[in-house]
Amino acid sequence: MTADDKEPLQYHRGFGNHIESAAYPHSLPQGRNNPRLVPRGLYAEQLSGTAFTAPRCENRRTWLYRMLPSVSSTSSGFISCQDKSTNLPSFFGHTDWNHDMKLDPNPMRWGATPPPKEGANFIQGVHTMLGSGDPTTKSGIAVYVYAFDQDMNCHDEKMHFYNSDGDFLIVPQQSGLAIQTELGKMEVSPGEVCVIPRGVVFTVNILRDDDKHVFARGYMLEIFRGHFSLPELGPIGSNGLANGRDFLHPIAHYDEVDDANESQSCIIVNKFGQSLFARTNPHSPYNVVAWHGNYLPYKYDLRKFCAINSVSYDHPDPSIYTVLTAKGGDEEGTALADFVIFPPRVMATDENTFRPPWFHRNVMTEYMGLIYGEYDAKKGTGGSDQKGGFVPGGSSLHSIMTPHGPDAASYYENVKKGCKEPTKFDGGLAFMFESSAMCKVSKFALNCEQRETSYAECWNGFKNTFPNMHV
Ligand SMILES: O=C(O)Cc1cc(O)ccc1O
Ligand SMILES: [Fe+2]
Repeated sequence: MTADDKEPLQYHRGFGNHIESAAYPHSLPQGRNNPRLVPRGLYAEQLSGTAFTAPRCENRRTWLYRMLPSVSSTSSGFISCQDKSTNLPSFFGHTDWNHDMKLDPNPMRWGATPPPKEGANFIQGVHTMLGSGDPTTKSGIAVYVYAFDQDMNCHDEKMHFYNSDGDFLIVPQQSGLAIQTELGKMEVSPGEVCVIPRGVVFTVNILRDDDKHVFARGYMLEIFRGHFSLPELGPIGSNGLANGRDFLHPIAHYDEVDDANESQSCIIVNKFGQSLFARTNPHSPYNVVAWHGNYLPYKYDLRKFCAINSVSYDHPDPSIYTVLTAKGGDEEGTALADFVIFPPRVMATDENTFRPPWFHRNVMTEYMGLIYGEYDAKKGTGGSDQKGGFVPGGSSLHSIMTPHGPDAASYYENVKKGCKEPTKFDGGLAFMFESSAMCKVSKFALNCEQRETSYAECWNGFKNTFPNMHV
C-alpha cells in the first residue's frame, strides 16, 4: 500500500460521542438495534467495552452490522502460539509475563529500538519493556516498543489481531501505520497516536511511500482495565489541551468478498492473558457494513494539542500536558496511566526560573520516549558505554521514588544561560507514560543491546559549591 495512490481517508470527529456509520446505503437499522430482519441480510452483533451495567457516562458499546457474525465458523478453535507451528511468538512482546519480569529500581535508558533482525510483522515486532499487574485480574499496565518491517496481510494467509487484555495506545515514532479495524481504516503517522480498544479486530501495516525498505518503530501503552478519557480541565476552563473535536474515528468500511477466490482464509490472533492464541478464519473479519455506538478506535494528532503554560515563575508539573488519562489508579484522583507530551510551545517564565524539568522523586512510574528532536532536560550525549543519550526512538524509565532530573550538562547550561524572554520551544516532541503502578522490567529491556547501562553517569558531574553560587 502506498500513501499517495488513493484518496485520503475520511473520519468521524469527536471524543466519546455516539456515532453512526454505514458503508452501504440503507444498511443501518433505524430506530432499534436488533431487528428480526436486519437490513441487507446482515447480522447484528453488540461489542461491549464496559459491563452492561456501567454508569451511563462510562458505558461503551457499539452495534455492528456484518455479513457474518464473528462466531460463525470458529469451530476449528484457537491453539496456543506456544505450539511452534504458528510461527508467532509464544508470549506477547516475546515475554512470559509471569517469569520474565524483574523488579529493578535503577533509572534506565535505552537507545533507539533497532530494526528487526529477521523480517517481522507488527505482532512479531513488539517487545515488552515493563509492566505491572495482570490482565487476568484486570489490573495494571504494560509498556512495549515495536519495530517491524512486514505487513500483517502480506502473506498468503493474512493475519488479524484482537486483544482481550486491554486497550492499546500506539505512538508511532518512525513510519506511519495503515491500520484496518472492524470499524474502518485509520492512517497514523509519527506525531499522531491512536487507541485500539479491547476486543476490536485490527491489522497493522506500514504506510509506505516509495521506499520499500522502511521499518516502523514506536511505542505502545496497554491498560488492563478501563478506557482512556480526556483529563478534567479544572480551572483551565472548558477549552484547551486535547480538544474533543480533534479526535478522529474511522468510517465504516468492509472488504469486498471475492467470489472467484475460494479461500478467503486468514489467521486471527488473540492476545489473552499476555499469551497469544491463533486460529484460522474462513473469511475476512472486515465484513462490518454499518455500525453505531461509542466504543470505537480513534486517532489524534499531537500537533493539535493546545498547551496551557504561561507562568509568572517556576516550572509547572507536567500534568498540564496530559493528552489522555486512564482512571483507576491506587488513590482517588490518581490515574492508572496518563499519556503526557512535551509539545512545541512558547515557554514564558521570569528570568529566575530554571526552565527544564527539576530534580525530583515521584510516587508515579515515569516511562519516557522521544518522537523526534531533543528533550530539554536530557541534552547530554550519554555515558561511558557510548550509547548516545536520550535519542528519538529511545526511552527512559524512572521508577517510583527513583531520583532523576536534568542531566549535569543540561543543568549547568540552563543555569548559566538563563532566560530573559519567552522562547518558542520547537526542538522536539517527547512523551511520558506515567503510571501509579510499580512496574517490573522485562528481561528483554534489561539485556537488549540498546540498553544504556551507563545512564546514571549523566548525573555524575554535579559539584557541591555550598555556600557559594554555582556560576
Ligand atoms: O522526568 C521528566 O523529565 C518528566 C518530567 C517533566 C517535567 O516537566 C516535570 C516533571 C517530570 O517528571
Ligand atoms: Fe520525572
